[in-house]
Formats: sequence, structure tokens, C-alpha cells
Amino acid sequence: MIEARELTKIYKSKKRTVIGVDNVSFRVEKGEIFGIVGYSGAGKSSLLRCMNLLERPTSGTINVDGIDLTKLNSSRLREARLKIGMIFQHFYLINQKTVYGNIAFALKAAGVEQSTVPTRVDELLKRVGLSDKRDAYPAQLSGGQKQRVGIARALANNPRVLLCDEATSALDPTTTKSILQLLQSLNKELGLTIVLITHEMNVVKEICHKMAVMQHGKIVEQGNVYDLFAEPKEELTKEFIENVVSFNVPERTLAQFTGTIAKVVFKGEIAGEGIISDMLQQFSLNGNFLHGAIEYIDGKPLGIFILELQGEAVAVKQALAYIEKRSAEVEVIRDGHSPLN
Ligand SMILES: Nc1ncnc2c1ncn2[C@@H]1O[C@H](COP(=O)(O)OP(=O)(O)OP(=O)(O)O)[C@@H](O)[C@H]1O
Repeated sequence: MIEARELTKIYKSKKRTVIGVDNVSFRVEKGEIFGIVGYSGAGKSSLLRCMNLLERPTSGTINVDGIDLTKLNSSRLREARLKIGMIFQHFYLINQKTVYGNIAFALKAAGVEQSTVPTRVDELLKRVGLSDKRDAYPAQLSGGQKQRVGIARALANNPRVLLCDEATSALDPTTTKSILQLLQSLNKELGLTIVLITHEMNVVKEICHKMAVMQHGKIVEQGNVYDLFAEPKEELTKEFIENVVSFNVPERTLAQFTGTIAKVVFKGEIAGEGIISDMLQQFSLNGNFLHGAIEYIDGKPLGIFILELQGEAVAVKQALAYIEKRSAEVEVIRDGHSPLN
């Protein structure tokens, strides 16, 4: 559906050269929600804007629905862009026009038959749950309602792709949730492919199927959101995940335990606690749970436990190997320092 190949965006001015996007490649399949996460300055906006050629890449290609946008002349590009909607952090509504007027404007700009505009606007308002605000002006709307207008406007031309530029960053957590639910329903019901950029990992955790982590213009890690939560490889990915799923046990608490401390992550439907108690019994170990949580990511459970294991060092090693085989990821946080370990 969307394929970026070796995409690079370099900003050049008289004084300096800045690399916004550095040789980035990725694919987004049809019907996926793809999140790009990174800190400020990582290159997320530059990358997103390259995806509809609001920024022309310095090199590389961007293919949307089988068409390489970098090869199109300006009129064909305008046509292709109608199939790529975009929403923004600051909404960019026209303050002098009502909600109706804002959406009608987008329809008219796309050359929609004048007589069909009122029905189409009403359909779009219903779709985003804003029918009762048809005649309100942007100043009379909350942030969440403004974003709903932004979404209705972006949907005006029946796009196949929706690009979301920090679409919930100006909203409070409850409103963020409702906008994310709306995006998720558009994805499910219309089969809309969504690419969103955000610095908030909870947005990715909430609705994305796949994600990429960006730093210094590069994608440092990408994959299924579930897999990356279960087994992040890069420190930066771990840092983002720990913002929303905290596995940290305070040092003071850790100091009270002398055994081996391990983080154990179970994927899928497996009842982690059952396996852990089997393991303790089988290897004659004592165990303490320091932390335990089941997170639901992309609708699937991920069980995360931090354990202290006390017993013979060899038995601890064997026990961890045993649970590792039972579809768990095991990471030893600290080796034991009790006489038994
Ligand atoms: N039009 C521009 N001219 C010059 N440099 C730019 C331009 N746009 C972005 N940059 C630079 O490119 C780099 C990436 O910026 P970008 O805005 O894409 O990052 P970001 O991850 O979206 O950050 P933020 O979340 O703060 O917007 C930064 O160093 C930035 O200063």
C-alpha cells in the first residue's frame, strides 16, 4: 500500500545543512495502522510530509497504492493526493466558516458536484459524531470536536490513506482516547490505512498494529507493536515502552532481595503464573513476585512478571531455561547474591 525506499530529506540553507530523514525504508500494508514514534527533532514530521510530497524527498521513492509519487507531474500529484487525507495537531480549520463550511470547502476544492455537497457533508458529520455542530464556528468547539472536523474534512474525498501529524498531542487524555477510537473505527469500517506520528507511546499502544521508532532521521527499530513490546531490542524502543508499561522495581526494594531477579514476559494466552509455579516446584526454588501485570496490546495479552528466585545457582539457571522454552522471554536483571545462588 505504502512503500518508502531509501527516503532521504536534507534541508539546505546558506548557513547549514540538516538531515531530516536519513535513508529510511518501510512498508505499510493496506488496512494497517502504522505508528511512527520518536522524540522531538527525530524526523517524524519530515517523514510524514514526504509521504504525500508536502516535502519533496531529496532522494529515494515513496510509493502509494502502486504509484511512485516522486515521479508524478504536478497535476497527477494533485490527483494522487486526493486519496491521501491528512490531519494535524493544530487542526487548521477556517475560523470564518462554520463546521459545514469547512467540510464543504474541502469537497468543492476537490471538484465534487455542488448539488451533492450538503448530503455528503451530513454523511461525514454523522461519521465523526458531530451532526449537532453543523452550524457552529471553530471557536465554539472543543479541541476534540475541532479534530473531528479535521477528520471529516480529511475524509471528504474518500481517501485510502490517512496521515496523522501528532493528531492528539493538543488533547487531554480522555479526548485523546475518543479520537483514537474514532480513528480505529474508520480503520475497521472503511478499511482506511492510517499512518500516524507521535511522541506518545500510549497512542501507539492503543491503536497501532505496526510501529517504527525514529532517532536522528533514521528508523532504529520497526515491527509489530506486540512483538516490540514483548521483545524490544534497541534501548530507545525500551525507553518508549517503559513510558507506558513500567517494569521498574525501585532500587530500594530490589536491595531487600538477595536472589536472582528476572523479568519474564509471556506472549499470548499462556497463563504465566501457572507456569511459574510449576517451575518453582520442579526445580525446588523459592520465588517472590516483585511485579506482575497483564497488558493488552493490539487486543492480545502480554504477561509481564518480575521475579526473585532463590535456590541453587544451577537450578535457577535450569529453571529460567525451562520457562524460556514455554514461550516466555527471560531477562536476568540481577544475578543472585545469596549463599544459595
Ligand atoms: N523546513 C525545515 N528547514 C530546515 N530544517 C528543518 C525543516 N523542517 C525540519 N527541519 C529539521 O529536521 C529535523 C527533523 O525535524 P522534524 O520536524 O521532522 O522532527 P520531528 O520528529 O517531527 O520533531 P517534532 O515532534 O518536534 O516536530 C530537525 O533537526 C529539524 O530542525
